Amino acid sequence: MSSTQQHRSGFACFVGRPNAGKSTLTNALVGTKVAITSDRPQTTRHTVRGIVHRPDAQLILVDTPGLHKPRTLLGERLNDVVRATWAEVDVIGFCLPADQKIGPGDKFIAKEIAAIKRRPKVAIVTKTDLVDSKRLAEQLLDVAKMGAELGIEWAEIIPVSAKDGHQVDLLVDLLVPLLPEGPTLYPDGDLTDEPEQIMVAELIREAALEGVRDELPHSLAVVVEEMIPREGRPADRPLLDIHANVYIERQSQKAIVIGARGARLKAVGTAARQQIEALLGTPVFLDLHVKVAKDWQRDPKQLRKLGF
Ligand SMILES: Nc1nc2c(ncn2[C@@H]2O[C@H](COP(=O)(O)OP(=O)(O)OP(=O)(O)O)[C@@H](O)[C@H]2O)c(=O)[nH]1
Repeated sequence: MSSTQQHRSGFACFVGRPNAGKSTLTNALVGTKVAITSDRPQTTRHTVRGIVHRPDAQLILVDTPGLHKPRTLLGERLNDVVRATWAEVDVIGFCLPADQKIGPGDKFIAKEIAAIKRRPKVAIVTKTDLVDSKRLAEQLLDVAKMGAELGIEWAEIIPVSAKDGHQVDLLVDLLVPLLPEGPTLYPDGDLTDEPEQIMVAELIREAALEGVRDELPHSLAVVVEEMIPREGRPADRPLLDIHANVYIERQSQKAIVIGARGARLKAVGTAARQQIEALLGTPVFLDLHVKVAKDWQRDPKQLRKLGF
């Protein structure tokens, strides 16, 4: 960093409809798998997704679930959280996949961000590896046109591919000047400030939803009750006991999560444990219980208990 160049730091969030590539892009920028790629209501509790450290800047990526048509109390609260997050960040990155024409879902979000004034907005055309240059050019023009129609002044329009890394560094170069001048906000080496318990809960939730997303789209929450090192273990062979509850809304969903003779829950436990061990770098004993929290999406008390 030269003496004439000020250090910058601030927050950016990637918005866009489900599957736009927000999480994958976050991972590509941060360089480690901290954001988990899927659409989960639990993301509301913990906003910092990853931190890009550079000598001249610190870019903190916060993540929100997508805005959607609220059908439940949870849905309404999520939308409020999303809007509040958008208004607080320094830069909004609007992700639009190159391989899909701009649709009503994108426009819905675009209108929302148009209403947020005084925040620079960058249009990010994602997944460029999936299209040819003609299609990409078309999409870039459409994005510019939509901005003009809705009164959004894009600070930049940039095509990227998180998959092959194309222009990912350039994206950071473009985002950094849009951040305010400021000191390093998080110590170097921090990728995310999410408490471990929440990340562990996410890994379990991810495993529990694997393959049954259609049947249990938003009816599953995970709460880690405790994480304690097992007593009496030799220093070179530690074991971490993790007790977690998987909450579902209805008794009938129990069979889906647990599977025939518990086979599915066992597989979920194994998959989650491996991920958790990789995350924490320590052997883990994972104890999972499935509980019914009836209609938790509609009940304010249950929502609070689950952290919303
Ligand atoms: N080919 C290609 N696929 C991508 C790229 N980025 C993301 N994807 C894929 O697109 C799908 C959605 O990506 P996510 O990063 O989960 O999208 P998201 O916007 O975070 O999705 P939600 O969490 O549902 O809001 C995944 O299957 C990714 O592997 C990319 O640059 N190229």
